[in-house]
Amino acid sequence: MPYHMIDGKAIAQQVRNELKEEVGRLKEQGIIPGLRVILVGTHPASESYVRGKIRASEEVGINSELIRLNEEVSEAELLQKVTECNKDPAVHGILVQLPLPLQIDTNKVIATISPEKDVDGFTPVNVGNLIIGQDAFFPCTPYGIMELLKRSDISVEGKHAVVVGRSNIVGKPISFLLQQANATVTMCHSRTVDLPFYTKQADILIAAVGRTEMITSEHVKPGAVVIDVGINRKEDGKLAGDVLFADVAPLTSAITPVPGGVGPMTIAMLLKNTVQSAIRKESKR
Ligand SMILES: Nc1nc(=O)c2c([nH]1)NC[C@@H]1CN(c3ccc(C(=O)N[C@@H](CCC(=O)O)C(=O)O)cc3)C=[N+]21
Repeated sequence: MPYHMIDGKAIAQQVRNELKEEVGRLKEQGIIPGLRVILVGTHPASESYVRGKIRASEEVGINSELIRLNEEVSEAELLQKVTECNKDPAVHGILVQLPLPLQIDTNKVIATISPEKDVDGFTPVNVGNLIIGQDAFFPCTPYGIMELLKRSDISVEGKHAVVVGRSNIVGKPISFLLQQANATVTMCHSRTVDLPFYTKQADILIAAVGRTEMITSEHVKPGAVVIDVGINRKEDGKLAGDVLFADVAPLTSAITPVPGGVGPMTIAMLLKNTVQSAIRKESKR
């Protein structure tokens, strides 16, 4: 059966093009969206993600700045940096790249980010507002998945969505967004007994476990839509998802690849949140 490959790279480009136009209009009103990315240490994967974020924000005309802190930075110093960004009127979005070194309490850092500038959607206020269906910044990966589905004409209403993974960044928020879009949602995780029993019932399967290629044909119902959130580095250096693509794809009606699926959308939605934050703030003036 032929399946549709969801082209996250192309859809992300489309989102960025729209944002570029929007930023152009804002500039005519004297508004320049500003993003600060705080990177602690020099972890190679983090370096590469952060470069992608900065490059993409420059492409759409967002004023972006990378703030580098030493791996040994104290929690107090990092909190001080966040507070400075909270106060800076030129800053509309703050992103503290995760993971952080062990001497730092990640939850404390996240809770310090002003919810109005929390373009990652990680603060307790934004998480709470998402769950009660109020206006909020949605975390970029789940937001990107919803946008991929929408722009691929995949309807969610009444479908059975099965989410594998319960992280704060992906599994939990995507479950609530899908439910808000009127899907019936099942949440599975590492302790789920007989995972295939659940995943085989999915019309829409979201794989966000962080285990290389663990979702195989035995997990998937024919005709399902499969969204692969995994970004795993294999021993040969190649990127792989949580889904064994060659095995699963022929069964599906649509599937996202890795790379080129959810990843580029994550960055596009970060930019969208940043532009939205600038619009919100300036409309309050
Ligand atoms: N505060 C915070 N916010 C984040 O959003 C955040 C974070 N910390 N920490 C790390 C994860 C990971 N993440 C990715 C974003 C884009 C790609 C991406 O664009 N991937 C490309 C491939 C990139 C490559 O080749 O390495 C793709 O899938 O096609 C991947 C991963 C954001 N994260």
